[in-house]
Amino acid sequence: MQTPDYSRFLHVAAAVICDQAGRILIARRAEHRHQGGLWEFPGGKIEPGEAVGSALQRELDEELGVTITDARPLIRIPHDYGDRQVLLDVWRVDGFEGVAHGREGQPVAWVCPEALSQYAFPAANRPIVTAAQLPDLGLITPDPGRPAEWGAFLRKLESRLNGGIRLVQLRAKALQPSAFRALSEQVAALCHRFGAHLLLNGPVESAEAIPHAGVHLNGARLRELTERPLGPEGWVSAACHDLEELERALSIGVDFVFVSPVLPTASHPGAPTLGWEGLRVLCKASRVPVYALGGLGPADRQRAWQSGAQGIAAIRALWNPIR
Ligand SMILES: Nc1nc2c([nH]c(=O)n2[C@@H]2O[C@H](COP(=O)(O)OP(=O)(O)OP(=O)(O)O)[C@@H](O)[C@H]2O)c(=O)[nH]1
Ligand SMILES: [Mg+2]
Repeated sequence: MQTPDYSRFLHVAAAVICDQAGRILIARRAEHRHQGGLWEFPGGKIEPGEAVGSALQRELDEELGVTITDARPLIRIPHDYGDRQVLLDVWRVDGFEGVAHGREGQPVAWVCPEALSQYAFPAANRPIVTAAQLPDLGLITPDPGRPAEWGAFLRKLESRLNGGIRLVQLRAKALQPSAFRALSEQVAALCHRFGAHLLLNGPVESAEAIPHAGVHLNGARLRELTERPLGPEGWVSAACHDLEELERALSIGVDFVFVSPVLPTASHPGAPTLGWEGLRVLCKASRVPVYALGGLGPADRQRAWQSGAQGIAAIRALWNPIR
């Protein structure tokens, strides 16, 4: 797989604007325009020589009358509409001044992230909706141990959810399918109570059809599959270590990926790593959100965002955070 060249694509800056209540601003495109009548994230074409951040600032002023005070890159999506190729450079805006209103007469709405799925967006926007719904930290659980140890495991998980974790990957390699299913049901109920997203990484035939849970595909499972294992409701993520695995994950339609190892880990000292540059290359080639994994913690978020990632995922640093 080659790293793609987007120099001929129409470069567009767009914003996932969040208010203090966590709602996101969307606007409806006028009927006569490209992808007319559909909802969009505000933004527009970047002018020749203009920096993405400046273009975003200009577009949000022109379209909504707001000034950005806090923003960061969220995701870049190349998309071919047939009549037009666009490269959507999407930023997350967490601070702005002014009262957002449709300055070009377009309807605007503040909606909670989960409700975004009910609106009709252009085809390119599906990964933007996913990125807007996903947090920037993903907890991967350590081994849950034997059933006698699950009580302590669930209490610890609850404390992490209380601490603000909103994405959990239940990783349990050693459990039999029936035990994995029993634990998954308890973890799913706990995560649902906190409005947290859950991915099941274990004997997967038993994990399907657990309410409020998606599936995570490890390397072996990804290689076996030729199509997406769940319907459109549950999220599907995959582990990727190189461009080939990323391409495979994208071709079966996963919603997002975990890319590793970015830095050396205590569990695999001396093993080869991607480094920040390797992460950047994989993020550039991805059309879906990327979690950076391997030797990282919350303090590495900025670096991960600058490399094109959604955020970081971790076992140790999020299960036993340093206070
Ligand atoms: N702003 C925006 N554009 C999007 C989104 N999704 C998407 O495919 N696009 C495409 O990106 C392209 C540029 O967007 P735009 O029409 O907002 O550009 P603009 O504000 O500069 O408009 P103008 O040329 O009428 O002044 C369009 O082809 C549009 O269909 C989205 O969520 N937001
Ligand atoms: Mg626009």
